[in-house]
Amino acid sequence: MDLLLRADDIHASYDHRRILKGVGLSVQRGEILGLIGTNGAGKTTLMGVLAGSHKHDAGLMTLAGEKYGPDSMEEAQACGVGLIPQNFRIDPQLSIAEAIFRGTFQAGKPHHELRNQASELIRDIGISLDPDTKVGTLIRAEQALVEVLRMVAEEAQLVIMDEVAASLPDHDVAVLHQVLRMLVRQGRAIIYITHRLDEVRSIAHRIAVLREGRVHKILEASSTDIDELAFLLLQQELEGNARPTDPAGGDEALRVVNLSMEDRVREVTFNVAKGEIFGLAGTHRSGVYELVEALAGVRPSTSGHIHLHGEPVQIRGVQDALRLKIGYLSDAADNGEATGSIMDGLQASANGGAANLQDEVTQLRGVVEVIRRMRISTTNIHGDISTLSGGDRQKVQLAQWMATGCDVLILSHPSRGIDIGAKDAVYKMLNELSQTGVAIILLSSDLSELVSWCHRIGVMRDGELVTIEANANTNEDVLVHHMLGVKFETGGSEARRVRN
Ligand SMILES: Nc1ncnc2c1ncn2[C@@H]1O[C@H](COP(=O)(O)OP(=O)(O)OP(=O)(O)O)[C@@H](O)[C@H]1O
Repeated sequence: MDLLLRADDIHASYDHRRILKGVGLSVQRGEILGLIGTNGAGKTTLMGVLAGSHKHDAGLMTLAGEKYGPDSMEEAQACGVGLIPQNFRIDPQLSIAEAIFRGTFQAGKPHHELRNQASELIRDIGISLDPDTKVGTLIRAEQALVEVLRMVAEEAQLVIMDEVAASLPDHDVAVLHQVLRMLVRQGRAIIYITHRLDEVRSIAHRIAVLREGRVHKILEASSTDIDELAFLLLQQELEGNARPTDPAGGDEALRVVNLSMEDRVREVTFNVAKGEIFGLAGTHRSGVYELVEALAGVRPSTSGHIHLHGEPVQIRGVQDALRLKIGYLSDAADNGEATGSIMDGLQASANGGAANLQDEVTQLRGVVEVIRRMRISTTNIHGDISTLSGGDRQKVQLAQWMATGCDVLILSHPSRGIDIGAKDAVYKMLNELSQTGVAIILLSSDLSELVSWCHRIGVMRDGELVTIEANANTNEDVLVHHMLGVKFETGGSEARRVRN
């Protein structure tokens, strides 16, 4: 193999807080290097150094044998290093062709030329997308493919992907992986960050484990397993979750009867009991997102009824939902990020929502306990939430929603970006919350999470709720079968499956 990038003894900091403390790694042409690490380990910071968005304090880098140290993302791009960031966002008004060439010297070309070039790129990597389609109509997995195509258009030799597949369902991840394998066969290199250990094992050739600002170990993906990776990350065995096999015994909290939304959701009926964790699964076009948005007042339903605690209610907007004590944590890439200090963000959750009744020392202790429990990496609890890593910001948002005193809490992909060690803590906290009588609706594309966290799981397909499975009687294969309406065989997917 042919060495493309080498980084030696890289140090980097934020406001004098040392984050990277001597990182060393290399990537070969034709290689996918997986990068894993707990929340706050420094993965995004390291990728920022490589891609020119964060200046390192010390250390040396070479790219294709030449000294390398970009001062900006544009400079890195000109050198052939491109980054697809966590929570990337593309202007929904752009056509696919415009999105692919945005930020490149080709962007100013007449549309028909961009269109033809985009068609060629799309054909070359063997997927089915129409270059004239607006980005806003694409599902997340298709947008990820557009970002990958942008990297090809920029002629990136090293493509950095920072948790791009987080919250994509397995069959979409499989398509993305096919495309990435093709890119490296053409001589490019990829650094691939994820919190999903099965995913990193299946896509990467080698896996680097980042711990406390240093590369702790680099392993051949083919000669390691999930348990070893988990142990290297957490320095302890991964705790297995006990499945909530007992049905939730509480009274009915929510009843949805024949709910429809245009042709996207059709006559959906289900109920959720107090204290129940009710999972929802479905592909992006199944109507499952529209269903939770109707319950949260984000989009109006067109017909049907909703009952809360036995009483009929009208939900015409988000304010109605909040007044009825229905909370909703969405997973949209442009989800309003939490702002303010970490202390303020976590106060209510530390004190069970009764912040005013506690003295300052008790409040502080409570916040420190939540930080410890959720494994949030920070040295300054009075610092701004924006100074936390992506996964740690998600934990604060989740803690905030859990403390709002909702009767029904709808969480879309609550563990997105959260490392495997902290997921366990999140599950325990959700479980404790459910035991106080809160009904939790959990939408996730991580089917193993649904199976281990939920009492029952409803599956949507083509706008309909096709089944409700009791936890004790189901598994991931059964859910996939209902989601796709066919038996899905891992690895055999084709590009058009993205459209499912
Ligand atoms: N803008 C910032 N200002 C100050 N500190 C920051 C900033 N961004 C990140 N940090 C700190 O740097 C550390 C590393 O953050 P980074 O985002 O690199 O972690 P990560 O490994 O990518 O985590 P995650 O898995 O949650 O995305 C964190 O402890 C975080 O608090």
